[in-house]
Amino acid sequence: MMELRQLRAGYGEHMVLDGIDLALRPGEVLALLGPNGSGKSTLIRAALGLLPLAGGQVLIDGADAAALTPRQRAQKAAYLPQTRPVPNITALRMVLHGRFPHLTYPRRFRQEDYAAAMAALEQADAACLARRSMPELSGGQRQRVYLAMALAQDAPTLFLDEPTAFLDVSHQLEVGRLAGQLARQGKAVVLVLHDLPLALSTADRLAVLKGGRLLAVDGPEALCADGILNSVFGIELGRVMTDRGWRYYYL
Ligand SMILES: Nc1ncnc2c1ncn2[C@@H]1O[C@H](COP(=O)(O)OP(=O)(O)OP(=O)(O)O)[C@@H](O)[C@H]1O
Repeated sequence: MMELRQLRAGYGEHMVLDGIDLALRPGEVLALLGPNGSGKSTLIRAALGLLPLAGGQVLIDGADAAALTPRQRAQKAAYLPQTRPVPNITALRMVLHGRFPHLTYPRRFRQEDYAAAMAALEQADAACLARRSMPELSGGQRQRVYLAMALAQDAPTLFLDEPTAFLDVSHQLEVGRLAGQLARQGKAVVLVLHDLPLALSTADRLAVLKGGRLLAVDGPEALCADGILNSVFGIELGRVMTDRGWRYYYL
């Protein structure tokens, strides 16, 4: 389990995050919400060790993550960033990159790495793209391949920064369902989503960031009843009970 304790981080003199305390629990989907520039991606990068901490600690299974090598950290947490370069390789080759943290000398992909990459492509509904080259894919197809790469890493914690970007509505909903499945397999899944109704119907807990501070961490019903999302985003959320539980909408 990963825990952030009194985390402070930023860029040079510009401090973005201040006093973040957050536990990423196995078996749970946590949605990270906040307006543009509130610090969501910065929080993820700091948690992953991609950005130096100005204070506080990241604990992984109770131990300070600063003592881990990048390879050990990559075995603990996978990351789908908002943007990525587009190398001229096939989708399968791209997804195999997710297996790097598991390779031992002489760093050749084994049969099990190909099997894990193909299984991840299937989970992301991208198996049919395996032989296509990355530059020739559409934005949404590419996003599904990057998602597969993060899944192929098979880490207990998964950070997906705007995983629904570029996706059509059916694949957006599919990402929500997949996050739930991964959590039921015992993973801690952190999703950055701008679609609040999707976040509220997908996540077990939601963390609301504003100006680099965590304003609330709670379940969807409590958070919606509290009205904090309305005030942070300047919107009005409504909800209706359906045979699949609460569904949320913008008024
Ligand atoms: N590489 C960087 N160098 C300097 N400042 C940065 C850098 N990346 C982000 N920032 C600043 O840090 C703050 C938080 O940015 P961050 O990307 O974490 O926000 P976010 O909540 O993920 O936003 P969005 O919803 O737009 O993706 C912003 O003020 C941004 O301008």
